[in-house]
Amino acid sequence: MKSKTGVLLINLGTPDSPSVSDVRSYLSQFLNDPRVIDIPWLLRKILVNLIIVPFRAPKSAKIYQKLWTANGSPLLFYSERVKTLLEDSLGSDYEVHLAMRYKNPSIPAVLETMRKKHYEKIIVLPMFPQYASASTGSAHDEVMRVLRTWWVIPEVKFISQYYDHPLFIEAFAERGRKYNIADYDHVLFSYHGLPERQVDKVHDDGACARHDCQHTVNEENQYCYKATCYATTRLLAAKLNIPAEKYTVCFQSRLDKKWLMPFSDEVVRQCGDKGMKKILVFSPAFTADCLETIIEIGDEYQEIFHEHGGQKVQLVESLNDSPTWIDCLRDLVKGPANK
Ligand SMILES: C=CC1=C(C)c2cc3[nH]c(cc4nc(cc5[nH]c(cc1n2)c(C)c5CCC(=O)O)C(CCC(=O)O)=C4C)c(C)c3C=C
Ligand SMILES: [Fe+2]
Ligand SMILES: [Fe+2]
Repeated sequence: MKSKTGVLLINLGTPDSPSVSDVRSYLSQFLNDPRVIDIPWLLRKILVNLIIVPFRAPKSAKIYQKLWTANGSPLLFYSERVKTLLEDSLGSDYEVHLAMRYKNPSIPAVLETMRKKHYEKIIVLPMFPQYASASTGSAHDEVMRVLRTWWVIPEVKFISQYYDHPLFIEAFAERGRKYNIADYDHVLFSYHGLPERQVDKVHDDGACARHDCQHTVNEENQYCYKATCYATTRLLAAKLNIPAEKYTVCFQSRLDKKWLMPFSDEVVRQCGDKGMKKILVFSPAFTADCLETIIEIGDEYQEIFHEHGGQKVQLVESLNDSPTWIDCLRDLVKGPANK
């Protein structure tokens, strides 16, 4: 008997609507995750529920209102498109489901639908190219929490990262080729930030700084987010012939000062202060455009650059529903090309 394989695509999640109450509920679920705010339980409850969420929710809701389109949140819209396109591309032996780590469609609800399908095998595929405990780790953790309650546990494959997959790199390079890179004074590769202690914890000696993560990926640091962000950048820069002196790797969306450096907003400021007029920004930790790309890079960094004498911050569109991105996901599910 030939049974189907169920593929579970997982993205980060987005509020149900841009209202303050829905944004509050989203932030509360997100920031109470011990893999996201990795501090002792009581401290996290106080910090998140009494300080961060009450202050942040009204401000974030205003930003989400700017982001929202007739199709809703871009992150959810593009993730749903990818689900449909990947299912078409995989053919009849596979069924693809989409869940969000926070809010909806939730991982428990989607897994319950999948349980009733009696798949022989489930492939869990988070839409994060570089592993971080706060993104991929958390998605896997939540899937395992639910699967633990099942009586029948089928074969399960967890895909943890693909920061160097040739089709992932090619899909981003294609996005970059829409722009004449020679027209830009500088190129930024701006990744979502992380607290330094979260990358420290990947290393056996608890200190990312003692390793050469900026330049090499090896067995010891292969799940260090900083190392894989730099590795993605090197591959993309090589593909697009961007010399080392023309680009900077930086980290955005920090919540405090002890996050990975350099900070993207400060690099944008420095580019303006140096007299640069046009900068091109890739954001290869995100596979779908979202608040962090459209608003933070497209609007907020544009404003900072302008205030510092610059003219244009050009965001390179994320992978969204790119055919090469779909080929990459198909390859991750099926194994190397045409298997
Ligand atoms: C690469 C993937 C992501 C990692 C790693 C990640 C870590 C991380 N994020 C926060 C705090 C926030 N992130 C927010 C939005 C957001 N984050 C990601 C991805 C990763 N986050 C995405 C795709 C988005 C956008 C979602 C959307 O709806 O478009 C937000 C909410 C927005 C805001 O209020 O600014 C917060 C907060 C932390 C603390 C963290 C790791 C410790
Ligand atoms: Fe985030
Ligand atoms: Fe590291």
